[in-house]
Amino acid sequence: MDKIIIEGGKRLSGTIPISGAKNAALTLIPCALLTDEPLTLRNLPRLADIDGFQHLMNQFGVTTAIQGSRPEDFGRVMTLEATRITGTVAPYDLVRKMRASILVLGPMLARMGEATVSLPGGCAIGNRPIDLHLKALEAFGAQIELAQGYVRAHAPDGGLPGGEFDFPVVSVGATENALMAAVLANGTCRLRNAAREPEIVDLCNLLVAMGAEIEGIGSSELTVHGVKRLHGATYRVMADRIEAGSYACAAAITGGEVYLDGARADEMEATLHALRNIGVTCDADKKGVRIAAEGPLKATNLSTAPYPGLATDMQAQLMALLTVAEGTSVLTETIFENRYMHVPELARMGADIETSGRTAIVKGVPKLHGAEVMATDLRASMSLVIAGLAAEGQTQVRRLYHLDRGYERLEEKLALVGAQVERVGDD
Ligand SMILES: CC(=O)N[C@H]1[C@@H](OP(=O)(O)OP(=O)(O)OC[C@H]2O[C@@H](n3ccc(=O)[nH]c3=O)[C@H](O)[C@@H]2O)O[C@H](CO)[C@@H](O)[C@@H]1O
Ligand SMILES: C=C(OP(=O)(O)O)C(=O)O
Repeated sequence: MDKIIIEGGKRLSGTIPISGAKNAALTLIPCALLTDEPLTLRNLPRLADIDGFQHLMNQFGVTTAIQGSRPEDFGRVMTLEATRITGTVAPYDLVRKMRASILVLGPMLARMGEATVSLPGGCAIGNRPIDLHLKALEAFGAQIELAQGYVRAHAPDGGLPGGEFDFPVVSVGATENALMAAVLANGTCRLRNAAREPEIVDLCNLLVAMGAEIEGIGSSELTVHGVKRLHGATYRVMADRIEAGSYACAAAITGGEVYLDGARADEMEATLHALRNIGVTCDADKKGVRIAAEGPLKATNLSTAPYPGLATDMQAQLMALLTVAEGTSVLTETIFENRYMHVPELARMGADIETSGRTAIVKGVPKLHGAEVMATDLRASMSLVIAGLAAEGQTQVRRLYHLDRGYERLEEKLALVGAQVERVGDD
């Protein structure tokens, strides 16, 4: 297994290109199931999860072709064509490795009138139930059965009649599944307290480009008037606001200055607000965001929340930054019950963090020191890399498959701005 070796203490300076967003791409790809015409997605990141989803789509008989870009370029173009769908089952083995596979349930049901998807089960950051995905589909008229670890969804002959669903808690995944099911319904579907993350807006924009009729895009009430058929489209995946926020933390912890090329400040306000409170300068222009950490880093209190609140996917990286800020910070994780797996690993590098339930108290220390650490999940992995960039001496981060799910060519991007970081085979 590979590991990343970081020699800490190098100030980052320069430009980092921001890739297409994993969490948008993983909900745009299954939209190909909604039409028999080609769907072309541009600016797809090169990530293990994208390859995994491509493989899943191939299992349903969807043809996929990657075109264009050279290996040295960031971003890829993929054309997916679901002319004839030959299977409607997403098996456990694929769903287990890639939780986003659950997002085929809605579009497959809408197009084929049936879908069978393995239940994803728990994962390192928490329980991650899918009851709201199922309840929303039921509210639109689907029949759902659970058997042998699989969800089986059926639509009445002639398609989903439509209906209304009020989310008791905001769910990104359930909003996505419900939207993809609703666009081909016979009637109107309404979602209240829907998620309004930028990735949901990206999904709505693609669906509209394919001919869907959606009102309320960007708000928490979405109304979808079902249409008979959708057509193909060519669409550019939005920039990855979490990747951008992660590199902002990386630059800040080294006292550096970087330009996040392609980042959209309006989609990452809560992260930029947190960074400013920590004492980091963030200046946006039309093409990206400049991050500069000139003075000392200061403690701050943070609480994760659905958009427009602070993304849970930024909690671990901001915590890494706060380990060396002056003073005591209190972090509250409200989305997932077990998203502090990075804490014991950061402690191995000298961080002073105490957790109690959903709260973490971070007392800033003057210096971190390099250590061998183990990545436990995607954003936890990035927090260890960020800590390693500032630590005295060498840090070795092991179990890189998490990072490879979500950060396109991490070592190359960090090297572009002067980090001393390399990936080596483990022995
Ligand atoms: C609101 C939120 O921040 N969602 C995050 C969540 O999306 P993801 O789609 O994975 O999770 P949800 O948004 O669905 O979950 C939000 C909350 O709702 C609960 N829930 C969800 C579905 C369900 O059927 N029943 C239920 O009770 C979850 O346990 C969680 O507490 O993880 C992703 C990966 O880290 C992040 O990119 C998303 O920003
Ligand atoms: C946990 C994440 O992703 P996934 O839902 O794909 O596990 C993430 O993007 O931080």
